[in-house]
Amino acid sequence: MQNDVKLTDYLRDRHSTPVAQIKEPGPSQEELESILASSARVPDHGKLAPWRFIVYRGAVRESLGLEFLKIALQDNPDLADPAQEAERARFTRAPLVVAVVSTAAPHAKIPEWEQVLSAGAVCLNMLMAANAQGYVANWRSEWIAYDGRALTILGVREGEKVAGFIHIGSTDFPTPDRPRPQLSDIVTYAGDGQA
Ligand SMILES: Cc1cc2nc3c(=O)[nH]c(=O)nc-3n(C[C@H](O)[C@H](O)[C@H](O)COP(=O)(O)O)c2cc1C
Repeated sequence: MQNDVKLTDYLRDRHSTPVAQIKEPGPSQEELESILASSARVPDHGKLAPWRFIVYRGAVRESLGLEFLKIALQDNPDLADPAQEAERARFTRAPLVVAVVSTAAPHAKIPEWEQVLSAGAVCLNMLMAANAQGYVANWRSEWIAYDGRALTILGVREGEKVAGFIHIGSTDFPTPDRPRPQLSDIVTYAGDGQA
């Protein structure tokens, strides 16, 4: 992906790449650390850093896929072959998957909702930080973000939630943009609307 565009042009056109279109190569260790450090630079009321990252790369993605398949078969022993393959391949579609884990918890001053929002900001930042390093990315949740058995094997602790599994890699697929909301449908000017 081109990474020498002006920030205004980038923000005007920013979009994700479908996971099915993401392939090797993924970021190097140095690039990954830059992506993670940039991702953590988000508004964070109270400076609680109510999020953490789990990086899945290399062979662990395949063993996790087998675990996802085991769980899926527990729930549906008749799972069709293509669906079984989809479970196995869940984390091998992209060279790198990062879980953005929300550690939001009740706090004397900072509403939990605001801590959760900060984790969402981390996810979008990670999409953009990956783009800045020349990679493409996609923010997914899928059933594994909501299944206690999957969360345990993924290393997510009791009380934590997955804000997103950010899939990062490269592509040669020119992703068409998707429809975007019209400003007139989402913006209200309070009062008489005068600047
Ligand atoms: C919290 C969250 C979870 C998502 N989970 C999925 C998912 O499980 N499967 C899916 O197909 N898309 C999912 N998406 C949508 C993809 O990220 C989609 O590619 C994205 O909306 C594209 O928008 P963009 O081009 O503006 O980045 C999710 C989006 C968000 C914000």
